[in-house]
Amino acid sequence: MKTFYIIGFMGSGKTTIGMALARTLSIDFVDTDELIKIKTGKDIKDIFASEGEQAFREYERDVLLHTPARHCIVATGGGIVERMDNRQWLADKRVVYLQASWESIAQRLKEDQSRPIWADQTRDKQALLESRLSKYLEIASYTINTEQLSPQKIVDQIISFSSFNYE
Ligand SMILES: Nc1ncnc2c1ncn2[C@@H]1O[C@H](COP(=O)(O)OP(=O)(O)OP(=O)(O)O)[C@@H](O)[C@H]1O
Ligand SMILES: O=C(O)C1=C[C@@H](O)[C@@H](O)[C@H](O)C1
Ligand SMILES: [Mg+2]
Repeated sequence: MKTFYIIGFMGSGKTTIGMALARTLSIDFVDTDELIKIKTGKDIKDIFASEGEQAFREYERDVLLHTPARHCIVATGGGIVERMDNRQWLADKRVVYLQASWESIAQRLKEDQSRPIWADQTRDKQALLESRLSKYLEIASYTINTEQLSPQKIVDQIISFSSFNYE
């Protein structure tokens, strides 16, 4: 089975659904945000604060390129589509886009302080979501509107869409 990449904005459920999907299929799960934490020994917030977003994007690019080509579910960071070279690299992969409205995302992340861009009062997150929409759609093999769906239903949809024929 070729590796599946899960993309979408912060709070769209990439980590939650990716973990559940991998567990259901009994295959490995990796999360690019976690790989960056392991690689640097730092929290994402610390990387943004001490090295800046561009340095974070370089780490993100590097870990993305080293993800296994087969038998794995990869949850990406919400900003993975910011770089054109990442979009080009993902374009011929199996990519599931988890879509969620601004209202749902804001509701899901209302207490969250761990995501530096989300916590940054100077950033317009709604405009960021709008600017990324076309980038997610550009590389998605399959798009799921997650609005009214539980994580388990989303996992079921991904499995039925892909049929996981292990080629
Ligand atoms: N389908 C869903 N319905 C309701 N809540 C959800 C759903 N999917 C995820 N959530 C909740 O939204 C929050 C964010 O989910 P998660 O961490 O999986 O997002 P993410 O896409 O990985 O975000 P990031 O890009 O920042 O890593 C969690 O509290 C999770 O339980
Ligand atoms: O949307 C983004 O740019 C981000 C999403 C998170 O997954 C992390 O990768 C980081 O907080 C940046
Ligand atoms: Mg995540």
